[in-house]
Amino acid sequence: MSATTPHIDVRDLTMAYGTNVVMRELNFQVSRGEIFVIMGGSGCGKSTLLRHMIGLLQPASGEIFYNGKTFTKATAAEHQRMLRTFGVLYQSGALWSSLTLAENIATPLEEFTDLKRNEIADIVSYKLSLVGLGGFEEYYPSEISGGMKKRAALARAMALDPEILFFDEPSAGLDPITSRRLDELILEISRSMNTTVVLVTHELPSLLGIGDNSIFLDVTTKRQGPIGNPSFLKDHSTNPNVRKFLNRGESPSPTTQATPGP
Ligand SMILES: Nc1ncnc2c1ncn2[C@@H]1O[C@H](COP(=O)(O)OP(=O)(O)OP(=O)(O)O)[C@@H](O)[C@H]1O
Repeated sequence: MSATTPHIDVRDLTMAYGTNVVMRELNFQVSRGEIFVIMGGSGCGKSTLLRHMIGLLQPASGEIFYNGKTFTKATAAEHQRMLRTFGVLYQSGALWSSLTLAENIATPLEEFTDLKRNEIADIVSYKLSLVGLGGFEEYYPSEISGGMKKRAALARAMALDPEILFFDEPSAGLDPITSRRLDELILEISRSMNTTVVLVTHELPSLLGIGDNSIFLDVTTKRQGPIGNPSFLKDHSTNPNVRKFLNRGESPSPTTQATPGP
């Protein structure tokens, strides 16, 4: 792996459910430490793409590489090893309701490491403090707010020190202020730990606020639209569909600029 090898490399990925093609021939790369947003209108295939990237769905064709190694065609053992480098936070942020927060976060550590009880307890407390929940170890999910549940789920996703964090609509069901705090936390974690983040969202404040780079899935063509910094695309993209999406349905003319953009 050279210094220029992308952390994630998606090549010619076509996704389908049976004969129903969702997106054709996606090609994009994600650099290490970047916050990469998958965006597009409802039903364009954002969650489907995320599920391909974490191995829950197999491509109709094409391949996904991590650190230059194939994920799609990896051996079972290699596939498992790669999965261990991923942390995933689903829309529901599902925590086990019968377990305390500490037990929730300890579970992946008990399952996948040989760490001793006291070492696990230390890691659990550290991860909870990272997400602002230090002292809440013995609380049950039903005893905390929606925003706190998302943060606890984030602590669990980070339990095994993932290289990549995948988020599927993390702000779903949160009020704007709580949602913004979650964005700030995602940004802080990504920057301080150099964790690559892949974020599915259609929340404009979120994707414009923290996205370093993005891909627009165009439901009208079933192909990818522009790739680039979302704030840049909002004002400068020559693609009317992405400008419309990023400007809440309006499609203002692109702002002229010195160099040609995506
Ligand atoms: N399990 C499934 N079986 C068959 N078709 C599916 C399945 N899941 C999703 N689809 C279809 O695939 C397309 C893409 O769905 P997907 O959920 O990936 O879109 P999305 O961009 O994440 O949507 P949203 O923003 O509304 O969550 C849709 O037409 C959807 O109906």
